Amino acid sequence: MSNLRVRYGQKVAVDGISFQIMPGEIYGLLGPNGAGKSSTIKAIVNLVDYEGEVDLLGMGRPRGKLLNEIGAVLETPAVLESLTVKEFLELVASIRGVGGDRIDALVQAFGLGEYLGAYIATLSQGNRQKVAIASALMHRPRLLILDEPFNALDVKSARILKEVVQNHRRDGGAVLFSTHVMEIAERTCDRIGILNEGKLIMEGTTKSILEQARAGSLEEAFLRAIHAEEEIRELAEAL
Ligand SMILES: Nc1ncnc2c1ncn2[C@@H]1O[C@H](COP(=O)(O)OP(=O)(O)OP(=O)(O)O)[C@@H](O)[C@H]1O
Repeated sequence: MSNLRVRYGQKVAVDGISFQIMPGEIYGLLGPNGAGKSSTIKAIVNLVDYEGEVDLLGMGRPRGKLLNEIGAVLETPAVLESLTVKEFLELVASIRGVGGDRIDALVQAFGLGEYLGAYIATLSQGNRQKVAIASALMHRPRLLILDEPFNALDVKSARILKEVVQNHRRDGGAVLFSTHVMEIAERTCDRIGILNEGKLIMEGTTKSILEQARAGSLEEAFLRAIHAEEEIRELAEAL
């Protein structure tokens, strides 16, 4: 994407950012609350109006059939509350043209077997997240876009998702995900972009980010990049 800008009325949520994700790469988008991560992701999947360029797989703006190349899990997972887990996954599979074997594998991987008959409206946040992830992975998309995917997941499912993401990279796919969890970003991402107040203020491999920020950990680099270190010390002292 180049010079991406997202506005909500007077509010500029994403302020002219540019970055590129290559096949076989995991790119992590980090940033404090309100930095513009979700707005960036929504622009990529064409859910908000934006200015600038988004070029997907060299075929331009993601719309129409090109959206089939993406598997996305958004901040508020797009699931149909009034269907059971089974009905929803079967619906997604039929739209995507994949068979029941794929549903079975995903249900097993994310431990959804016992919830197949449950209405999505009744699921816990973590199980709902698992259904959203399973539906995003259903058609083996070339680009995975995941907004805070690890948020509500239990340990086993988080590990499975990490492995899925790594296998996806191994097979030449690309992954963009946002996270607040520095440890996951540090371990998983090939490159990281740090967003603050809608601007991409730092970008590179974990190693180069640590060097740029002269930091010993990604957490330290992140806090230094957003100039929060001193403030945190003062706030903690005041408590
Ligand atoms: N629909 C909207 N209408 C008005 N302002 C919005 C809307 N959506 C987001 N914003 C504002 O845009 C800015 C960026 O929000 P965004 O959700 O993209 O940030 P984020 O980095 O994903 O934050 P978080 O980590 O809290 O999820 C924030 O100031 C937010 O309040």
